[in-house]
Amino acid sequence: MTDVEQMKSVTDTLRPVVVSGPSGSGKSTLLRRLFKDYPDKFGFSVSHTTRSPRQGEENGVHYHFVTRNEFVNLINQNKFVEHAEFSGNLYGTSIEAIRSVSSLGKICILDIELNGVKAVKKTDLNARFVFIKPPSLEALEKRLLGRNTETKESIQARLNAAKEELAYADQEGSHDIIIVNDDLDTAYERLKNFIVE
Ligand SMILES: Nc1ncnc2c1ncn2[C@@H]1O[C@H](COP(=O)(O)OP(=O)(O)OP(=O)(O)O)[C@@H](O)[C@H]1O
Repeated sequence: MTDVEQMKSVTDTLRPVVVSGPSGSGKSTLLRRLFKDYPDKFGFSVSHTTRSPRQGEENGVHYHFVTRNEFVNLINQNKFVEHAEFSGNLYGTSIEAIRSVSSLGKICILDIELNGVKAVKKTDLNARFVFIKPPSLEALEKRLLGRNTETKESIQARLNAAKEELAYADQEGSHDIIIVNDDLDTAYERLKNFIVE
């Protein structure tokens, strides 16, 4: 391999990986296992927030702490792939935060929803896209019920969102790989092979 080829292959293996899929499809379950099996391979992007730092939290390590004004300016400059407001505070994932994970020699894994996926596609992050698909909507509903974390209304909202995500995933070229999470071990092997091997 020439130096240039070698560099390219290193950059290729460190491309950020975007994992998406309907709520309840099993993203957290699969990723938890991956991080446990490969504790040093992955890095997490440091989010921005407008909330105040808690004791022991360090700027740039736990979060990038910014004022609401600064945050809004970053939104206007299209610096975020995803941002949202929770209990009065803004939180967001910046393109730069994702990029800096690769520059530290780690793979950045992003567990984000459909709008985030579309936003990452518009950047030059050169990410790879994985879709975790439930075996069926019925199975998805069962898992959401089984998780015991949702109300009836929130399950319905998640199922409605799932239909939209599944329709998007059906479009040619929307993802690099679609993994049906039916049998957990099989799905995990596919995910592992795609991301790491
Ligand atoms: N292959 C599988 N077979 C059966 N149950 C599964 C499987 N994968 C995950 N589950 C279960 O389904 C539920 C939903 O999984 P999980 O919480 O990982 O979904 P998620 O995609 O991360 O959801 P959210 O986006 O809401 O965080 C959990 O209770 C989990 O234990």
